[in-house]
Amino acid sequence: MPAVAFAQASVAVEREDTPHPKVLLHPVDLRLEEARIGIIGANGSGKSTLLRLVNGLIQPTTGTVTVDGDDTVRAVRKVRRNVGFVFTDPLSQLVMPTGREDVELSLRRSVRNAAERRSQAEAALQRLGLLHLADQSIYELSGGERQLMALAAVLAVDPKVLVLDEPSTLLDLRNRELLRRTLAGLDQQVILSTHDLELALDMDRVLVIADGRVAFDGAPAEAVTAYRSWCMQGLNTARDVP
Ligand SMILES: Nc1ncnc2c1ncn2[C@@H]1O[C@H](COP(=O)(O)OP(=O)(O)OP(=O)(O)O)[C@@H](O)[C@H]1O
Repeated sequence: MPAVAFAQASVAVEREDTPHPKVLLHPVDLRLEEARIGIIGANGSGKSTLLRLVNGLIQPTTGTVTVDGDDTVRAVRKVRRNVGFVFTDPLSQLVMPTGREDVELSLRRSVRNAAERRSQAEAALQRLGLLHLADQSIYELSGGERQLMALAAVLAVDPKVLVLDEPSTLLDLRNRELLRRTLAGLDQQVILSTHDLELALDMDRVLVIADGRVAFDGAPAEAVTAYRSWCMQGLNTARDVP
């Protein structure tokens, strides 16, 4: 598996109202080499921030992030060729009128021959059971169908690392199961954030993020137990506040 390495990587943003920047991710050292890595944590804890560092969508304020030794700032083009990113909101990713065109667009660089491109796009759509929706307007698909379509477009180019930001939020039970099976069957490294604790339990390693820090890093079942217990503590504390 590729190695995604964070070396004292942090993210902070300037604020207008105060001279103190807002820290979204405190400096962290991580080496992610397992095939399946999950990231869980409360809303606003920093999961997407961490994921976006992996393909250079955002740059670290301090430290470095590398993918197989390639720096996500200095070698951002190479990193983006190797790291596919699936956004939570598929409409921020799907740019073409139909799914077929979007998947073919993803393949435009790697597959020059139009007939070959069409056949590879169909295979990618077929894999996620989307071929019958290939020519329907993106805007006439359900949220879940769009989410799977965005995944198909990224998977079509066969990236070494697949990063998914909350991939199951819009999916019904059947499609969540399809997603879990699809992810389980992939050859590439998968790094995903999720609020779906069942999906988190499928992973090899799970990080729990709290207030921009890695609060737990280890076995999925222990990570989920720790996260549940912190959530309950937080709720009880909130109830005690007059
Ligand atoms: N560009 C930005 N400027 C200022 N604050 C930001 C910016 N981007 C994110 N934040 C803040 O950083 C924090 C972490 O955001 P992030 O999107 O990483 O959280 P998350 O764990 O993915 O949350 P969720 O589960 O709700 O998707 C949040 O408080 C968010 O409001």
